Amino acid sequence: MDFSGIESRGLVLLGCGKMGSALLAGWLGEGLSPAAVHVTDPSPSAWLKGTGVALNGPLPEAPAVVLIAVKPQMMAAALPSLTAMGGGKTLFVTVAAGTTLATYEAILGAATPIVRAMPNTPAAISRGITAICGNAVATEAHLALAEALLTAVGQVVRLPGEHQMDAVTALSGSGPGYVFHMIEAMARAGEAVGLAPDLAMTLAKATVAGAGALAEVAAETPAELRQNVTSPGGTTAAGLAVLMAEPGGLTDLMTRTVAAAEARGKALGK
Ligand SMILES: NC(=O)C1=CN([C@@H]2O[C@H](COP(=O)(O)OP(=O)(O)OC[C@H]3O[C@@H](n4cnc5c(N)ncnc54)[C@H](O)[C@@H]3O)[C@@H](O)[C@H]2O)C=CC1
Ligand SMILES: O=C(O)[C@@H]1CCC=N1
Repeated sequence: MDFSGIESRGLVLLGCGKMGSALLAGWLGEGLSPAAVHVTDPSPSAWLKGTGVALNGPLPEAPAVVLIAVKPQMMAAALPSLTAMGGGKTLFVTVAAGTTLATYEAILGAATPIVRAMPNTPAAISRGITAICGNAVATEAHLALAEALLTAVGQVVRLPGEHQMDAVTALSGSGPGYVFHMIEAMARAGEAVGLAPDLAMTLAKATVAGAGALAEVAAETPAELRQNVTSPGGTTAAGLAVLMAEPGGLTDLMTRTVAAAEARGKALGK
């Protein structure tokens, strides 16, 4: 990415925990000068202190971009410090779950371009996927800038509207948590049939990682890949008869899981 526009005006990062750090690591890895980055975070990590960014100091008056990566519950306390940067010169990009574009507009002004983004933690190894949408004054150039910044940590997709953001959050934003729990569950199930804990975890992790990588590159659909594993009358068929039972199988459970996460996103937005 060409960071020259950002380097001349600066980038402000509000909150640099797990998600802010993943994004910052991606940009620095792509060549963004740490001197152009101004981070505000009351509890900076040792990693952040070692990056050479400007930390908890004065902020530029009109940076090119403000990236907001604080928890939604901290937004009301954190956002008013940036009100003076609202109005149009600075693009605001936020990764916070739930918090609506209208909430930001109420604090920053409706003339402020704001892009809501929902990344996920595989961003830490540049394998994330982020969905974005903009407010009414966000132009194609604003969306393209946000997309370029977020592409540093993986794929980016554009949403037809903000109404889909809680659903996306529930699927891909929270999704890594579901997959990590699946690894835990598979490892425990392996232990239950007699494997040592370390071996069960090694097998579970490699199986989920390998199957995910295969699903991403294969020409076949996930359903076809599943059928390829399943010999008639064999072991996979016996296992899938339990996992795919309806009702009560994984599809039912995942539907309820994603619905609960979506409902929580909507509640956070109120
Ligand atoms: N962790 C995840 O998987 C994802 C998180 N998100 C969103 O990213 C945002 C951040 O989440 P995480 O990075 O996981 O949380 P985190 O707790 O790791 O990071 C939040 C950071 O904000 C800092 N902070 C607290 N009050 C502040 C203030 N007043 N001003 C500036 N910084 C302040 C904290 O010290 C902390 O470093 C949340 O809004 C979350 O919804 C979005 C997608 C995925
Ligand atoms: O759990 C959360 O609220 C955040 C948003 C998506 C992933 N983590």
